[in-house]
Amino acid sequence: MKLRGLYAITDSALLADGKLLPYVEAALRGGARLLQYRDKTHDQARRLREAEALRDLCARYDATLIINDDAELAARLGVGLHLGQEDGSLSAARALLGRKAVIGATCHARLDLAETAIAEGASYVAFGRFFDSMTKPGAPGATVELLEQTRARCNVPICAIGGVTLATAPTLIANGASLIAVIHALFSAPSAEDVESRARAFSALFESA
Ligand SMILES: Cc1ncc(COP(=O)(O)OP(=O)(O)O)c(N)n1
Ligand SMILES: Cc1nc(C(=O)O)sc1CCOP(=O)(O)O
Ligand SMILES: [Mg+2]
Repeated sequence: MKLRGLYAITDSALLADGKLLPYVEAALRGGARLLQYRDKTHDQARRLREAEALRDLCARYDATLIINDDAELAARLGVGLHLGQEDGSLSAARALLGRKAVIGATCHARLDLAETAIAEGASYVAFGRFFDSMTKPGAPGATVELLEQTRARCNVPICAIGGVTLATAPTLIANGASLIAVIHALFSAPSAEDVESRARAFSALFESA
């Protein structure tokens, strides 16, 4: 499976009040190729229910579901996983989820973290934040030079995250990002129709690149 295109990430605040499934479906209709379930609560029953519903939706659109932080939930559903530097062992997650699972790793703004993640079995490496992020204001800053360096040295898809908008995504794609991970610029839309058209516009950037 090709890891390229729009990578939509859910947000509990933006997708409250029954918006999770309709807004995610709109993003998938608009062409999102990966969908990350990012839920920071500890309500395990609701997390399981929502993740199962998202897995079924992603299957209908031939998109890949990634669970943030929670290797056990990813294993239970047989889907992908994203791990940050504080979220547990990548090698252990690879052993748990198997060879084919998509596993991503947060590498902040550091090439050495990317090289380690790749050695431990990461399917893609994620750098960020690139721009001011409404969702995670304090994240360390990454640069387009880092994308170029990583592309020259590493052979896995590169994901760019953090404050990415329709205006800023083209530079990232031109400099080597094959996945653009977006929360606010996608899911802050006032309606599902707007989410779909934003997703379509992000996805179109990859056709012209
Ligand atoms: C695609 C992608 N990139 C980076 C992150 C951030 O992961 P992490 O540093 O573990 O922070 P949280 O998202 O868990 O708050 C991500 N989730 N997805
Ligand atoms: C979850 C996350 N991780 C980041 C990192 O830099 O690792 S930035 C970020 C938030 C991304 O959301 P938005 O598109 O709203 O800025
Ligand atoms: Mg994390």
